[in-house]
Amino acid sequence: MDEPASSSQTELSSSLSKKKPVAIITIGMAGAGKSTFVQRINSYLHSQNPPSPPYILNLDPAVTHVPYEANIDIRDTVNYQEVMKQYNLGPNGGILTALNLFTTKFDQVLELVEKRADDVDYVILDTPGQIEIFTWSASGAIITDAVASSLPTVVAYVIDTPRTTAPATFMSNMLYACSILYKTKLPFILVFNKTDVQPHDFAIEWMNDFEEFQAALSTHEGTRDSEGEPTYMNSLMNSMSLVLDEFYKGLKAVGVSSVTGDGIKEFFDAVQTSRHEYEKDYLPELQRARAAREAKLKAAKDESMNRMLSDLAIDRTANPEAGARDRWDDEEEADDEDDDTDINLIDRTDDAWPGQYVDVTRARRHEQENIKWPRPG
Ligand SMILES: Nc1nc2c(ncn2[C@@H]2O[C@H](COP(=O)(O)OP(=O)(O)OP(=O)(O)O)[C@@H](O)[C@H]2O)c(=O)[nH]1
Repeated sequence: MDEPASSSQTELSSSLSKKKPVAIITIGMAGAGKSTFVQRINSYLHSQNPPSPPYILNLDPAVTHVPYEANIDIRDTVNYQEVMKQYNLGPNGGILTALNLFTTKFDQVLELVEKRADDVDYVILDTPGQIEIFTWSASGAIITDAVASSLPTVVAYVIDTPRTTAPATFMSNMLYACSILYKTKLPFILVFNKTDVQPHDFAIEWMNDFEEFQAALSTHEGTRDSEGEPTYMNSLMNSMSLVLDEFYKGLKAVGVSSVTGDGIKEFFDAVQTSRHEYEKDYLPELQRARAAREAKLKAAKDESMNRMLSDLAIDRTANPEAGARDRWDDEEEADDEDDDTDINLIDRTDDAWPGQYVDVTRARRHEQENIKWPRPG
């Protein structure tokens, strides 16, 4: 028999059965062309018949100019230069702190996005230029998880194709992409940008056939030492190409030019395939993780309740008189209502009564000093 679905499972499924926009999180190294790419997909969606303007979020607090009009812009909420001054930080610390501050308000951002969910087909997120500020920060993870648990979400990893033609650079880029994929576990599209300058065929060839990559590697400068032997780097990259072969199988790769608009249609085809992937793979996993978290929480609550009840039972047996006095009094409960919030708090601004703060560790270590323990009253 099927188990009844938990409330959050039902909530999640019913929210997805409504028409939901797809969230596209654009990530990429500085200068890869993220903002230009966002503008290109924005104008592509505007040019559809009927036009389908996306909802755009700019999460880069340090960008001076964005080529699109963002619906929500982090710069309207946090001034990263002011953050740098106030917290005495450098530029990267300033950007990271600005993003952290913005993340504390992200529930409100999601509310705004959800309000528009029925009118838009795509929600696009442009991330900070310094990739690690988003991909390796707590706030980046919080934003990604929050978006991915309310909308079908796809990561678009933008790559500067002309700067990726060297095998070593290509491999570093792929390793980075791999780390983001395993961290987010979201459907992932490799977007080889700037194909007007450098077509991306070489990359597809290397991804489809690792021997092609190894052949390119062997002819590349710096892969042999002075005696003609493969260098350590060469051997490492050869082995890594075998590892990455497995990773490439689960990826979609498209070549685009954000300047000419070439390949943008193919990108949206890949987004649609990824949406199905999200619904087929990511969503059940998300529901499973939520159900497991709820079950764990419930088990912990049940256990502490049972422990308390069994303690009470022991007390009642040992002291039946006290047990008889121990009954529920609604009036007393009402009087005590305000006290509940103070239950675990000590207000350290009040004057401490003698012996309120006793250094227990010190007393244990210096028993010979014959410390006098304070007595109540
Ligand atoms: N030729 C060509 N240039 C491009 C393309 N996409 C972006 N560029 C150029 O690449 C440079 C960087 O583009 P941006 O969109 O600012 O890149 P970004 O990744 O947002 O940069 P950061 O904000 O620093 O991370 C700009 O000079 C763009 O004009 C493209 O498809 N073809």
